[in-house]
Amino acid sequence: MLLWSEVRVSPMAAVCLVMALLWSCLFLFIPAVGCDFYGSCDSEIYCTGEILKQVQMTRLFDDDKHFVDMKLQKDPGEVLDAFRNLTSVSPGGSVHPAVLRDFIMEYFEPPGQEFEPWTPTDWHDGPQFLSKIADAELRSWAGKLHQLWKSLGRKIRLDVRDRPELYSLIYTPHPFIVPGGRFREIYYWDSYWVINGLLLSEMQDTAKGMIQNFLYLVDRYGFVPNGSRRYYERRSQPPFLALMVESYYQATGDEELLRNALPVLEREYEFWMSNRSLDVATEGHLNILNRYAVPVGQPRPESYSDDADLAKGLSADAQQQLYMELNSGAESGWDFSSRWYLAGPGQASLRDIGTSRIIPVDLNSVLCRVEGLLANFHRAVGDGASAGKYDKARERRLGAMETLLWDPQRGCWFDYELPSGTRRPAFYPSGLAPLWARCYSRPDMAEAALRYLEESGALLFPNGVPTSLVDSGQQWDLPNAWPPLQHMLIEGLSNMNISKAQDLAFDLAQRWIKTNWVVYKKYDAMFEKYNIDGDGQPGGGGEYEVQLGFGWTNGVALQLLDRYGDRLSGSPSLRPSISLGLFFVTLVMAM
Ligand SMILES: OC[C@H]1O[C@H](O[C@H]2O[C@H](CO)[C@@H](O)[C@H](O)[C@H]2O)[C@H](O)[C@@H](O)[C@@H]1O
Repeated sequence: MLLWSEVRVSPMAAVCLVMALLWSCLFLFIPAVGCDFYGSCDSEIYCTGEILKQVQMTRLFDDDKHFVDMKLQKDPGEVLDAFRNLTSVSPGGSVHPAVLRDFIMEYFEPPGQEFEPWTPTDWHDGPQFLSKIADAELRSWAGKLHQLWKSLGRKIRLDVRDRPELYSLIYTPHPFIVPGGRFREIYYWDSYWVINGLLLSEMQDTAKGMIQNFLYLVDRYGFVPNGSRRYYERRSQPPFLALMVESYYQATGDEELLRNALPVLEREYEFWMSNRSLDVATEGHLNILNRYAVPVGQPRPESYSDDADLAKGLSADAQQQLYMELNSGAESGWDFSSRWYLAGPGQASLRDIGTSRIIPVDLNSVLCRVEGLLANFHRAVGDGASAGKYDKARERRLGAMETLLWDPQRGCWFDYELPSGTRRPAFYPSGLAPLWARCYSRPDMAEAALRYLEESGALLFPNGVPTSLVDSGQQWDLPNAWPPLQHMLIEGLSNMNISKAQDLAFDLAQRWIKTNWVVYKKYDAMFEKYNIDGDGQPGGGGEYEVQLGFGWTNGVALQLLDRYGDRLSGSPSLRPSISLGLFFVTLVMAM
């Protein structure tokens, strides 16, 4: 037995403990994320330190991600010494921009040096699914999307494995598909839709290699980082790894991979339950749900100047808190959105971000699905006892989601805010994620959610379903529509046993495919996000230029073309060209 007298607490830890207790009392026992804030990683060049700060705050490059993706030409110690020498002769330690530029040119190489030329070895012409697409234009376009895997494939040079200290890229043993543009590395949740697309393209080896890379990352970190860069080392993204394994297993029946993956998937699940869960008491009952919460109290290295500028004028503590919430927002994959603003979407700004105080519907839907999958995987390998454990976990989560997130009056699920203990009533496609995860107990809930969606105003836009109904200037808000959200919504509706829901699923698939196709014809490119209004344009807003390529967009388009290819048309005449959506939003805002 451990006695209090045996517990030794350092003075710093004691202060932390008292502050944590006070904080917890203040916020209805929400475990505070901080006290121990960490850096984004322990690299003094890529994650913390004076070089990073001066390069980013001087805005040496248009995009902060450029610098942190550069390769070192010399050992980190040598580079740090050289920089110290520079600062020692610079007034106030601040290096003149021209000198700083020369220094960077001397000690770093441009981004993108980590890869060798590579074409996926399992790529071949004419995968079967193409023949299911009736519309000739769409079929030919799908063939071009299939071609794009070749330009998005990457294989890491062995030097990255052998001299990791020179790179911010994290070595992974198998080649992979990147999103594209500035996103030159693996991204966690993007890869789910990429892998689904690869499987349709009959590229099982590449898909398997990507899953093995993620298993390797969980072995190394205990979770999957946001992306395969050192500066992403302390945050994850929506946990889709078990779903990737499900897709691959369904396509191949590869039981060996399933057996090898299972303990690693359980380890990842443990990470989420130990580090990102929260107990909310209601009438003597404990509801355990998850949230995004990253204990990093520093600017994101790849967006350093944006974060530091936003924090200007705040106290040191408030700055740390803000950085933690920004990192948590990035972990959600919705970086950034008025969805995470605490004062409510209408009045607030990014400074009011409070991601860790919000229990998100979609994260809990994903984890509900993960629990169901872990149970099924255990059953598939003959371990009934472990399967039962995950069945129970799923039941518990389902109950907690229905207690806290389900709103019987509005007939949909909503994010839950702490400490107020209130649901956040704004529309987001993520509110319907339980339909996609099949994580609800009664059919009438799905029917009510369908009615809610129809009346929300979100279906009035010609090019897709918007991320929210608030135009905040952030990229995860109106007027942008994102491929993963379209896909989850369409799949959720098509899961329902109601013809109206099935029809709507097809209608939304048709709108999305038309948008992707029209924009492709204009720009000869696929984009990470699209504008829901007008005559077909890529999305915008947020902290970087819209990117093209693009991994998950191609994956979602291929999935929809596969599923609805017998009916989809490249030039449907079904939508009015003038959107009723913006009219609706303006009206609601004016009321
Ligand atoms: O550099 C800013 C942020 O960029 C990434 O986020 C966006 O792109 C990702 C790749 O497509 C996508 O997964 C994410 O949902 C997008 O918001 C990155 O993931 C962020 O961590 C980063 O701060």
